[in-house]
Amino acid sequence: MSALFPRPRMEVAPGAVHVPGWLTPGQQRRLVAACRAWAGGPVPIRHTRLPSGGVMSVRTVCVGWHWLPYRYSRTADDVNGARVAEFPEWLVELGRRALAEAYGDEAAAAGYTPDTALINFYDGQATLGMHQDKDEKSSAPVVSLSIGDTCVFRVGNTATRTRPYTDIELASGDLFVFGGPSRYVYHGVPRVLVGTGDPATGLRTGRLNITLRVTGLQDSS
Ligand SMILES: O=C(O)CCC(=O)C(=O)O
Ligand SMILES: [Fe+2]
Repeated sequence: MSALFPRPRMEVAPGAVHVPGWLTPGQQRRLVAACRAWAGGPVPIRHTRLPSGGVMSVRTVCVGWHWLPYRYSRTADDVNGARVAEFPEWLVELGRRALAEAYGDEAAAAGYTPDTALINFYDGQATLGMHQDKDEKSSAPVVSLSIGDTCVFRVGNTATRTRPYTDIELASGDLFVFGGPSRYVYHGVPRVLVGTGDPATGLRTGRLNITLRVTGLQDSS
């Protein structure tokens, strides 16, 4: 987009920034294809089982580090034990550009090196309860990319999973970044608006969300 027509950028709360339509249709198609490949292995996409006995309604596959409740591992200890796919350099670059776009801070963007991606697939019934992303040992921002059906995204506060919160819609191509004072806000997805996505992305139905994060972890030697 040209500098004459800057992309709208909405600060929902300090450090929580929504940039609608950030990904081009081509980038969305390429991300869908990459996620489809990762969903097939080495660790297949699955509904995560929680220690409480519950099963998450979203399906998740990870890249770089595998998330299982409530930690990260190089191996999918709760799925098939396989080592997760490598985190590709192009995804690091995309994360840096996302941060530059959201915060307008090139230096912070250059120093951002995400090492895990959680890829969530929502069918029409899937929801995600209010939670904080706090299993990372780093407080670096979380970059969220959405493709497919629009959802209602609930941005809460850092103290409770209840009100006050703000509901926004995340549509295909939207970027959302939460960092700084909003890094540990409770957030969730109460609803997916079925049939709002464009099949040209390669996703016939449902919603894909990719969060890029810095685990702050090192491989143990
Ligand atoms: O699907 C979304 O927009 C949010 C996903 C999320 O909060 C998470 O994966 O922790
Ligand atoms: Fe989250």
